[in-house]
Amino acid sequence: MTALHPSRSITVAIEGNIGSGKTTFLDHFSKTKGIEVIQEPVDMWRNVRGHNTLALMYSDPKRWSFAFQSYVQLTMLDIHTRKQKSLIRMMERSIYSAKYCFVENMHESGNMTDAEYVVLTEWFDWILANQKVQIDLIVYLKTSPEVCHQRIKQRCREEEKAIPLDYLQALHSAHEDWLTHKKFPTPAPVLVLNGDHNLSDMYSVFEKNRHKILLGQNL
Ligand SMILES: Cc1cc2cn([C@H]3C[C@H](O)[C@@H](CO)O3)c(=O)nc2[nH]1
Repeated sequence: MTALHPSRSITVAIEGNIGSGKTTFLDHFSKTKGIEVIQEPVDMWRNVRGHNTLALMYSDPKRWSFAFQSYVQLTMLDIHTRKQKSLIRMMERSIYSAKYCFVENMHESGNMTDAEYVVLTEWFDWILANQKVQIDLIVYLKTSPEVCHQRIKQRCREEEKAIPLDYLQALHSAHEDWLTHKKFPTPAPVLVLNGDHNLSDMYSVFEKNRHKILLGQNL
């Protein structure tokens, strides 16, 4: 199946909660010619010159959220500024969800001090003012926290095995605040897909929306 060709190179960001179905989405579209898929650099977060900052953050969020999100912001900037290999780039999350969902949530939940929050915000504001961070479409996989929680337990990623439902509910609210209620700017149109379906129904949701996704428009 070839990709519909947009008139210029486009970047699609897949956003959603932990366990919302982003990897399934990316795996599905990675089979299409002309699409460059970039997954979240989780392995970089797990090994920063020998330090597993992801595990540190989950083990002691008050102590490590700032350091972890600071590195996440750098790795996402690195991805945004890489030369695009294909007409269509699909990336898992973005520097925007890093700030508007995860950093916001960590600050609101008291795992990040005001001083840490403003330092990350200064970096974020400077990046947006001085770097080219292009996104043409946000695909928001809107999945209920309960469904996410079940999927996380089934896939059992080591660092995530103790994630409580209320953390997923807080992250769901953070995504809703940003992408539905527009509490923060959205850098591109938002295409909302219901992520609660079972796997085979998800494929038909993806195919039903293929043309919108590959043209980078929420027609
Ligand atoms: C942009 C961004 C992605 C991201 C992921 N995570 C966590 C959630 C998952 O457990 C794991 C992989 O997505 O990393 C985070 O805490 N902060 C993040 N910020």
